[in-house]
Amino acid sequence: MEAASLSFIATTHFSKPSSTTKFSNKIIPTSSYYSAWTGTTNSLSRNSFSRQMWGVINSKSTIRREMRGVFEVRAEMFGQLTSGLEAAWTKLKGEDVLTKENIVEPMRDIRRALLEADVSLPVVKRFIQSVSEEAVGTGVIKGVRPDQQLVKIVSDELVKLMGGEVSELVFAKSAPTVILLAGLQGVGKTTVSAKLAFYLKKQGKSCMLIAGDVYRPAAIDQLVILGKQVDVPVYAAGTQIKPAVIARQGLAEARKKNVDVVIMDTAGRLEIDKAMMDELKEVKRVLNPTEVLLVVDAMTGQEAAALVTTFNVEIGITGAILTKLDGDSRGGAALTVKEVSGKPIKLVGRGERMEDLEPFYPDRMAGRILGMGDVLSFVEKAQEVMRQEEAEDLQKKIKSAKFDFNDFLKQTRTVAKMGSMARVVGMIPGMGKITPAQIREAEKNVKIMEAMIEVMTPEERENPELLAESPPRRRRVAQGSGKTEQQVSQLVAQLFQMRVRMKNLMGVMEGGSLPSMENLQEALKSEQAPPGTGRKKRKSESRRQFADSTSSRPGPRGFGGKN
Ligand SMILES: Nc1nc2c(ncn2[C@@H]2O[C@H](COP(=O)(O)OP(=O)(O)OP(=O)(O)O)[C@@H](O)[C@H]2O)c(=O)[nH]1
Repeated sequence: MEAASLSFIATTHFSKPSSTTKFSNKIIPTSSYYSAWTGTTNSLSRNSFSRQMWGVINSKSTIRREMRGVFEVRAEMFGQLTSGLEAAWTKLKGEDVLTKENIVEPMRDIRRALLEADVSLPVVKRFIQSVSEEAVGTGVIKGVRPDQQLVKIVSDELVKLMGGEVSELVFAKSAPTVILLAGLQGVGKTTVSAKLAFYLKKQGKSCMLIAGDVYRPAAIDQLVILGKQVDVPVYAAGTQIKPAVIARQGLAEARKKNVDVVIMDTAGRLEIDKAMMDELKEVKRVLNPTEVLLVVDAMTGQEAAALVTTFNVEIGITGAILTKLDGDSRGGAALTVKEVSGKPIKLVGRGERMEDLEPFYPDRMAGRILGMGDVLSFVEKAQEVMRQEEAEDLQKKIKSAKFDFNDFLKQTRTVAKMGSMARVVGMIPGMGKITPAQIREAEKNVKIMEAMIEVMTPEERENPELLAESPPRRRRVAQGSGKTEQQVSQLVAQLFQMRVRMKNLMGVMEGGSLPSMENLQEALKSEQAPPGTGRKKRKSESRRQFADSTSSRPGPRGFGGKN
């Protein structure tokens, strides 16, 4: 697979569709590498979550009996959403394949389940659209039932909705890293301040807390007590000083103590008012924090997402901390914060204990919502098997120089599925030399090629020779795609050039294991003629290849020239 895809990308996306194509030596690894980069973590099963919760309950023996009932319900996290989605899968039992028609009912169930989970309507609409497109666009995966396939698609889309990957806390290059916490009253800021210090301490960072909630005297005492509990110093200056002054003094103290991370707790309000925002802005100016995190209560559902947006517009935040997830049975906040505000949920609070703070893992969260970890891993394995079979097929085609326009289109779409090319390129070490302009150009080229391939007949896609031999066919494709005849000729020429290059690359890669970047680049370089002679050499090579692969056919007369 690597061999085929590497050469595919190297020979298409960074080369012009021209008969005088200058191939770049840049190589982009594709799907298998990609899955390694974006590798997902296994989701926590509902059982293990329940076990965790029981641990909490057992540790508080005095209230154990009363709390059991409560936690039993809580352990069935997002239960309502989970069972709402289950209705969707059952509608597909007995179907052979996902179609536009048979997903209508399941989509209605998914929509209802999300709305009941307090996900906002525009988000639900976008979600349903992506899932539907993906569902009818995905081919059958051998051995996988349509309902299982839909579970996987919904899971992937849920992960995307929640931001895809875990969003790590950012630390300042030179200490101290300053984290400013903001939020409404009672959302759990003070508790989170201490929890966060405890969390970072476990990572080996020294911390200091600043008590900036001057309006609720108990908040200062609360922070001092919690600070003692987690063994982290607390800077407190009473309630008679302005928060911005406390911030300055606290920061100076932290610098003196060579503390790694400073966390400032601030006052909350019942309403978002101007005075509160101005005060926060002032504190932010004084601290120049690395992270400004809005603490939001998960139980407020989609309201949490709206708040994150408001705070971001007003003061500029870097992310959110979602608290009381243990008490949220619907899931609307977790599902919408990123999508609505564009800001990631960085951490989640799942209880009142100091250790109940953890990073927000979108994939684990999706796994918990669906509660179908086994189905997800089964579909992933089946997809992998199918990818391997397709790869072997492609490899055979390349070896026999039969790579055609269908393969070309499939590979292009695989790359497109991997996300924006710019993103893919950005992830590859050593790929810094490709400029954004080159990437934009490559993406544009791919679109032009796709348009032309889409109007080819099935026979032409399978036998590019038909196009090479027939000016009228090329003319028809040009007219149908709105491109010039020259562009069509160039595309056909490029396919033959690719056959040569890919076959060469396969030669380099024989021996089984993955080739080094250098070998691959060499293989491509060896294809490049010295400046000034490139056109002639490449043309003759592709023609020779063309003749090899179609010995029973006449050569591509007039090909690339006047039509
Ligand atoms: N169940 C649960 N309770 C939490 C969580 N986080 C905080 N709490 C509780 O929520 C209540 C309010 O927390 P505080 O930390 O005092 O909230 P605050 O935002 O500082 O409040 P103000 O100072 O009034 O703005 C406390 O009883 C906390 O124990 C959580 O993740 N789960």
